[in-house]
Amino acid sequence: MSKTIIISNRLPLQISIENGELEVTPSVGGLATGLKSFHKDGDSVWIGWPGLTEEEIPENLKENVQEKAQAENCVAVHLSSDEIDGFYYGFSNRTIWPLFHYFMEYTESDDQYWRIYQQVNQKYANEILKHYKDGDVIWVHDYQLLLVPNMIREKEPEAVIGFFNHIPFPSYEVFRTLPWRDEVLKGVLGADLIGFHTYDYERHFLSSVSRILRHQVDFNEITLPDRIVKVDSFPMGIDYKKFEQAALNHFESTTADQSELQRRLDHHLEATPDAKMILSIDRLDYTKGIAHRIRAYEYFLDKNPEYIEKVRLVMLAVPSRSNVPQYRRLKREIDELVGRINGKFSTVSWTPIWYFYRSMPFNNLIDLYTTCDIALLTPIRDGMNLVAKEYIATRTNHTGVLILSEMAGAAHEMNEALIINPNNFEQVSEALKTAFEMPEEEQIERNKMLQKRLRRYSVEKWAQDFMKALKGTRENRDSFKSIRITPEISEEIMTQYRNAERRIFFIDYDGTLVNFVEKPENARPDEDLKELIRSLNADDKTDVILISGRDKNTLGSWWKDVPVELISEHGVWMRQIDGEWELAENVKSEWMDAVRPVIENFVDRTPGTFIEEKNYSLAWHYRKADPELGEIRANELSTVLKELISNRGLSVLEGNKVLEIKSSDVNKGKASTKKLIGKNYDFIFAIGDDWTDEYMFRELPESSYTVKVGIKKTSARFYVEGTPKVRTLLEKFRENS
Ligand SMILES: O=P(O)(O)OC[C@H]1O[C@H](O[C@H]2O[C@H](CO)[C@@H](O)[C@H](O)[C@H]2O)[C@H](O)[C@@H](O)[C@@H]1O
Ligand SMILES: O=c1ccn([C@@H]2O[C@H](COP(=O)(O)OP(=O)(O)O)[C@@H](O)[C@H]2O)c(=O)[nH]1
Ligand SMILES: [Mg+2]
Repeated sequence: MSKTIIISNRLPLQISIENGELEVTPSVGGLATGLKSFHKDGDSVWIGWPGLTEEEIPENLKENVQEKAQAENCVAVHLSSDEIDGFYYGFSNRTIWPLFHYFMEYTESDDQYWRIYQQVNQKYANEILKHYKDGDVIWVHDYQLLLVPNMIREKEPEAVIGFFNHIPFPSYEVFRTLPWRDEVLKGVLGADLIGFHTYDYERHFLSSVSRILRHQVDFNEITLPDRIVKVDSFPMGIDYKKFEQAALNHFESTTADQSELQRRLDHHLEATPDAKMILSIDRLDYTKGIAHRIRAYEYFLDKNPEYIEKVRLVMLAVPSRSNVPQYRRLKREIDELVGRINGKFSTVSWTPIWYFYRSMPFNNLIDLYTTCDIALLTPIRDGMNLVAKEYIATRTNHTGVLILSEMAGAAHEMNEALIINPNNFEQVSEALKTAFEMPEEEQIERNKMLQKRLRRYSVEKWAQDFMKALKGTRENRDSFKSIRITPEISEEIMTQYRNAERRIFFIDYDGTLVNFVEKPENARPDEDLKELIRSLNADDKTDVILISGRDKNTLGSWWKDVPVELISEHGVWMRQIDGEWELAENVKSEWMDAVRPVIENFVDRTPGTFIEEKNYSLAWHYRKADPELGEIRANELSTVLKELISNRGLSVLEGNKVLEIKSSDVNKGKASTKKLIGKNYDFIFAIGDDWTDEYMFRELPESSYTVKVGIKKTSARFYVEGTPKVRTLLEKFRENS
């Protein structure tokens, strides 16, 4: 039976050693807490790190660690302390984490970290491959494992692989500063589906892919030579019922069942019944804006002294990544801030901040969520922030006010909260005041709407949606209209070829025989290619025609010494084997003088674009332009041109990053079918990569072998993945001649 393989840096269970015995505790952090319920209910195995380095686990307990993991359908990946230093504390949390959260000044570029990051990613990938069977679905999580998708793809080309990024994806201007940006993008693109929490992260990623790797991006699909990768946003939810039920149980519990924490909270409530409690919970992380929050709170108390003794900030900061210097520094800063503010405002019976630096068990979190009237969450950047969602889910009587930073992914779905900019103390202070004064009916109204949404889009639904979309990519792959040329199909075609008496080949040039290059004039054929075409054409039964949109001079000079027929400019000119060119279509060129200045204007306004002049057509290339600007300008130009050329017998062809204006009567369909007249070809083969080649695919007889290069919508019967595959196929024909 097929299963889901979940893989993340950290397992949902953490192993520690207490008095020589293994102890298992749940992991802290949104990824583990969120995904746990999906794992629990499904048929999945979860691969990850159990939280101790190899050196920390005594030999005699190693087996036990694996047993403890297995008991929860998990597999422990053991990492040495050097690996943890370079991979986890190093590249993950000193390079990617700060960069992706826009803390560029904290971002380190260290070759050694990068080397170990690659090595550990490979270790995780190998572990997956050990467990992978055909039909399994692989779901890779987060920024620690960016290279894993492609590492799996290399070994298992047919695998269905999903990747979810739990943290922000920064804008291209920030991401481009990473020295290993190409490798990182290529790593992630091994996946079939890439998920983010918000549309902003998604579009930042797409923009980086199109600008850095120059892949074609259409809406949310990336076209690679051999695959299409889908990118989408899936805002992660929480296990709503679990939090709701825990809150209901909490209210029903008797005094005897109460936790020590709850007793102390109640004690304060009784002593100052009209005072309100503000809650903040996060890992101690500089992205969470904890220091900002304390300062904003100070600003609030300074400005509104009437709230002294009427308010208490209950602040839980969970220790995190304390081997990274910035986290240690932040710890000191917060200790000092809390000390200073408590010193400044405390009275005999009251302290403004109650500070805990530790993690708390689930029940205590519920105590805090249900007791505090306000939640103040002010991250400077946060992928999602599940605490915000958990707080709302536990408010079973619908009261309570959430103040949430607009920089948290969660803010996109939680509009009914008081949304603030964490850098604006005035606004935070105002929000606190609004929260204190908010009538209960309004609180209830806002929370009911939030709850309705959170209940519906739970973590379960999130995982289902992602999985459904992931499996959908596979179905899409299978349902491609054209058929991939497998070795078996290639054999069949060869049999037909051998048995045929008269054969003809129509072969496109750019994107088919050679790859695209930045300057079209540099795409010369190499000697092997010339030899291949020469020998294919040497067979008496075979006619080879290179059919291209290029101008006759370039094409003619490149194929000067090769006896092969050429069709240039989509069919305007034809060169016989003996080298003589003749005009095949009676086309005009006077229109060019009117159209050229319009295109020139676009060239001036769109850096990187240029005009290619052919005898009977004009082409505007935008391959080197900024991809987004290029698409916008191409749309504009196409509209302008269509208006300009109406009734002139011209048409605008939209090719691969090129617009071409030419006579409507000229296209590769007409040019190729003309070559069939009066000949009894019993084997017709046509291959091309572009929109303009579709004319051949549509107009040649149905029995023709029409082949598209690359995975795109097409009328061709077959496809091959890229130019290297084209050569392999043509070489096969040569062998069968
Ligand atoms: O594993 P750690 O280094 O201890 O860190 C804990 C987790 O922190 C990050 O959580 C993110 O995922 C949450 C759920 O999607 C999201 O709400 C939050 O905004 C993110 O910061 C990290 O992405 C995880 O990999 C860590 O395990
Ligand atoms: O002592 C604690 C404090 C917090 N959490 C959990 O840690 C997660 C924090 O996730 P969030 O998305 O808010 O931030 P992250 O830490 O992942 O950046 C939430 O599910 C909390 O319930 C926990 O398990 N123990
Ligand atoms: Mg082409």
